[in-house]
Amino acid sequence: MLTIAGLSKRYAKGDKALDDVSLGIPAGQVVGLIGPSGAGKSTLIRCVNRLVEPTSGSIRLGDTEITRLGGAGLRRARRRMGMIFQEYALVERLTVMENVLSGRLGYVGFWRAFLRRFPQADMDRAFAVLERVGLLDHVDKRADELSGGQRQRVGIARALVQEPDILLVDEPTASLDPKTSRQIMRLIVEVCAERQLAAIVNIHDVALAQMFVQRIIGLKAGRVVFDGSPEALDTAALTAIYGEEDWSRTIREVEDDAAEEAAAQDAVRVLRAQATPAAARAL
Ligand SMILES: Nc1ncnc2c1ncn2[C@@H]1O[C@H](COP(=O)(O)OP(=O)(O)OP(=O)(O)O)[C@@H](O)[C@H]1O
Repeated sequence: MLTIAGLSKRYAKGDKALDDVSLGIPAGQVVGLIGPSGAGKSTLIRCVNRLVEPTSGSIRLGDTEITRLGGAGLRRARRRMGMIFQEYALVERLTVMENVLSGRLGYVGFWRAFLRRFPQADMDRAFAVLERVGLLDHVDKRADELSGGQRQRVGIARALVQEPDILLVDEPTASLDPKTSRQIMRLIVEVCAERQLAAIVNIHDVALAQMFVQRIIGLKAGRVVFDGSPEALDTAALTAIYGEEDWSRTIREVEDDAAEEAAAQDAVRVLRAQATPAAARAL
């Protein structure tokens, strides 16, 4: 459970990037964070992991007050936060397995990590998450040999191997094509449900957010101006977040995408029913 109360951030040379933001995210809930450029989305995510220092307010992860931590306490708290990035942030010349194991660096000592001698339990964890994200056949490939979608799966696996309580996700699909974007969003939502992870997903694509997340928070000029279900995000709400515009196209795209997604899921169900067990697992 993440609880943010009265969070404000004023950068040294700038306006208030966050202005009295309060919200709670229970375990297992995925929140899509939307808003125009400069609304404060990245600042909010970065305050949670303290890459940005809040000016005032409280951020609690479970029973831990994040804003008061320093040194070892902050490092321990960050282990509980899995980060997923737009540009994947992989080490290109390392293998998929090595990239995933880097998610355990917060747990192993420096020399062990330097010599790449991870405990067997960490290897087992890495294999398990790689199986979950569908990359078991690619463990020894270098990251630079993978497609964008596969790279983001590595990014998700690296976050999961930390065994976090929350995922902080920064535009996970911005570099991906529409179909791969949907696969990645579906994977994120599914793993959060399976592992009861809370998640904040900073996402520009409103239609994609509406299709997958359970709750949407709209920021405008550092303030929460919408907090509700994807269905409640109507023209009036979009106008409150982004200003006057013709939203009929965005809303129509949501409907088209949702129909396409439903048809794709139906097709997979039919194929699974007809396939052998091994083939069905691959679908
Ligand atoms: N390091 C910084 N120093 C000063 N001002 C900053 C800094 N980082 C962000 N800001 C300002 O804070 C405000 C919020 O920025 P932020 O990057 O959080 O918005 P955002 O919603 O993530 O935008 P985008 O969608 O374009 O990434 C903006 O006015 C921005 O110019």
